[in-house]
Amino acid sequence: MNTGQDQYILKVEGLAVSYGSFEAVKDVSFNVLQGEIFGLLGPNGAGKTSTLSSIEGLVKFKSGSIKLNDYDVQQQPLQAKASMGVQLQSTSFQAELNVAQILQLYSGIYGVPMDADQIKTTLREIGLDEAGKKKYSQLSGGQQQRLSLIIATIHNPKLVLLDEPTTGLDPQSRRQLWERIEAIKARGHAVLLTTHSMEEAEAVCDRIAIVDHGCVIAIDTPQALVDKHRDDPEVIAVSRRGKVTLEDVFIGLTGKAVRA
Ligand SMILES: Nc1ncnc2c1ncn2[C@@H]1O[C@H](COP(=O)(O)OP(=O)(O)OP(=O)(O)O)[C@@H](O)[C@H]1O
Repeated sequence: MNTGQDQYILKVEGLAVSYGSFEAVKDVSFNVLQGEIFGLLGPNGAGKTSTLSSIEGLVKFKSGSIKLNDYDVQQQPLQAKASMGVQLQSTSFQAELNVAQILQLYSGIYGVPMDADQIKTTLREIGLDEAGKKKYSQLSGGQQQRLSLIIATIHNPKLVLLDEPTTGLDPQSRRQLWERIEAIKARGHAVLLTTHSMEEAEAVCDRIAIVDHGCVIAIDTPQALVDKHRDDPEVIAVSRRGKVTLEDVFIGLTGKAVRA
């Protein structure tokens, strides 16, 4: 851990990712501080998942540097991976195992084995005690999200990476997931999430970065971004009913065109 004034957990500098000759990420830099929930927002294809995948070690990036808990993700991948918990856009688990067995398996893999009582307690905490004998594929979307989030955080990681964690959830499940994300922050850990929901960004993120065409075009708190851009002509032009929202700022900065 660095000991500077700003205790960052994650430092991404000048990240560039290419797939063949296509530059998906051109210049992405941001820091995530200890105890912070940081959101990556951007239109479809902006480069959010590619950025997350680079941090997770799933994509080899072309240039730039990523340090997680002071470990360089390319030079010290094992230490970096041990410091993070990952929930992918579509996490799936072993089809033949039931929920309790999945929890047992992953707690063992992460080096924090749980006995039967601990598994029961954990499943009760996430409202899956009745579903312990079900297969993952038999769970509802909200139940799947709750299980994959608990597994992503089972080893108490410094940084939790969530790729569109609440997509497809009903309002109740979404609120519950926000509370779980805030509980991770309350333990002093950091969360980096991607989202298309401005409501989510305003509700849970301390700071956000807006990414477009592979570059970061704005970073700040949601409120500061609204305050800073409320008089921009492009923002006023897309605002509705005389009120400037974060979505107006987002569209004002990234344009109205629908991305391919
Ligand atoms: N494995 C790949 N091979 C080739 N191109 C890819 C690959 N993965 C992503 N891309 C392209 O890179 C660009 C960025 O994709 P990425 O998934 O990072 O964007 P995103 O911001 O997460 O988008 P979304 O909001 O739609 O999930 C897109 O144009 C996408 O088609």
